Amino acid sequence: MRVGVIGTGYVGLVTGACLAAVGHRVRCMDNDALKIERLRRGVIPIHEPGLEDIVQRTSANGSLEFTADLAEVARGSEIIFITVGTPSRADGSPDLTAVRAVARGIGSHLDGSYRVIVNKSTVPVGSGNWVRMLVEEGARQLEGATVVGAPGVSTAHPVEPAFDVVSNPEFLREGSAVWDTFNPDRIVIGAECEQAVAVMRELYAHWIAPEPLGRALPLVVTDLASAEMIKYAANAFLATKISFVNEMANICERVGADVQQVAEAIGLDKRIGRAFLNAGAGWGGSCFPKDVSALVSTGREYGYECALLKATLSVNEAQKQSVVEKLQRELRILKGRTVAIWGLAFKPHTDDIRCAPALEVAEQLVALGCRVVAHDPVVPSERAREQLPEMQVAADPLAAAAQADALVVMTEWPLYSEIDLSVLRRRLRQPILIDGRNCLDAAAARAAGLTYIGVGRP
Ligand SMILES: NC(=O)C1=CN([C@@H]2O[C@H](COP(=O)(O)OP(=O)(O)OC[C@H]3O[C@@H](n4cnc5c(N)ncnc54)[C@H](O)[C@@H]3O)[C@@H](O)[C@H]2O)C=CC1
Ligand SMILES: O=C(O)[C@H]1O[C@H](OP(=O)(O)OP(=O)(O)OC[C@H]2O[C@@H](n3ccc(=O)[nH]c3=O)[C@H](O)[C@@H]2O)[C@H](O)[C@@H](O)[C@@H]1O
Repeated sequence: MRVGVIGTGYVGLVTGACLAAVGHRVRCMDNDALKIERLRRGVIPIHEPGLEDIVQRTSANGSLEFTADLAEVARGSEIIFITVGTPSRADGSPDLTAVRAVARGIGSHLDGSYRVIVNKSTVPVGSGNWVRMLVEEGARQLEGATVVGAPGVSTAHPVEPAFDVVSNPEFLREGSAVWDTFNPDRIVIGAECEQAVAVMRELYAHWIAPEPLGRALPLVVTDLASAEMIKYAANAFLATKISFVNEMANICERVGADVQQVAEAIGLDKRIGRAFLNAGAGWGGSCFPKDVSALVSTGREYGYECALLKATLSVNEAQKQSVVEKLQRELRILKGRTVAIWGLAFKPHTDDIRCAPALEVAEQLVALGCRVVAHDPVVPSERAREQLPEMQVAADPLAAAAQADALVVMTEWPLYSEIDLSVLRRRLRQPILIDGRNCLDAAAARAAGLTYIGVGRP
């Protein structure tokens, strides 16, 4: 099938490349002309395991192309994905500026052939109807076009936009996005007509037509509003699960229990499950913070206060703050201290630092008068310094720790657990190690002479 993807960010690029890999003809479009130009030369803008290989392979055989021309994609694709960003506004509601621009733009280029317009961006409930309205508005702007039911429009060259809007939320995780795309737990399609569902089934035939002995992938076909809600509910549940275990960790710290053992044991209950029960210095990233806030904001629009979700958010804020409090407990005065931070990405295997807990902690430490020296194996140092110019960035973890009064581990990159803890001890000015991800061996750290402080474990 001919597929257009508008917005070549994380989701757009991964979706486009994976659809091309299963035989579709995909054109990825972005209004960032420089990004498109670099992608055409094979330069991948994100660190995502396996992505470069697929992009190179599918570009080479012509099934994946890049363009900065929206018209080309809108006119030449049977299915048009919207995958632009939907960041948070200051009040927590999502900023839909890019979705609005793209939906209107698509409308202005429709030529009367049937199209399925797919919302893959995470957008609030009701956005399916809203996108339909915007596409129709865009079509009305087309010179000489007429939209059925739109009064006072010229009919010189009538073009009736024939399209349906579908919600197809994305559940991939950064760092394992390619694997997740090929191995999803379910595909959700929210639609209001059979024709659109049939097109989506054909698009995802590779996934939903199981091998003779393969596992049948659940395909959830539902209405638009439920599909939109499924995406928010999934992220809100996962974020709440982590905030829950973090609250358990805080109680464990006070009573002397070990949250890791608690998580293992409760996770054995199939109704609970072990995943997303790793206590730590708070969750971050480009989606959990914005999506939980957006859901709270939707509730508010309807006069409903989301008490549980607000607690999920506030436990998370406190969790990041607790790193600073632990440093204050150990060092007393923070002014004039040097604190090393290992890991800036919001989680391992990605270079994404959007809403990264590490940066928030670094920012607070700088505000409290500390000198902060950070290390991350993949986040480019210029990008980190752009976010926080006062922060120094070291080329290797031991250089970051040199003469530091304390070390804080904020991202559980595998290389950190391979570092010789006795060497680390000698590098630090004071032997304080705050393991914000419970990723280091506590006993080995103590044996090396470090004061080890994890999250919710003795
Ligand atoms: N990053 C992730 O892991 C996931 C993200 N999502 C959702 O997918 C959506 C996209 O997220 P990301 O890919 O992370 O965003 P991103 O910020 O990485 O990429 C968005 C892209 O859209 C482009 N863009 C913005 N305005 C445009 C316009 N008018 N025309 C064409 N391109 C335009 C930007 O230049 C950028 O390349 C968001 O709604 C997000 O919540 C959903 C699941 C996973
Ligand atoms: O909507 C999205 O963008 C995506 O958001 C998350 O994916 P992602 O943000 O890439 O990362 P996660 O692996 O979910 O981790 C999010 C945060 O939670 C933290 N986390 C995760 C798991 C855990 O047990 N403990 C914990 O603190 C991570 O360190 C990270 O900061 C969801 O897992 C995806 O299903 C979803 O598609």
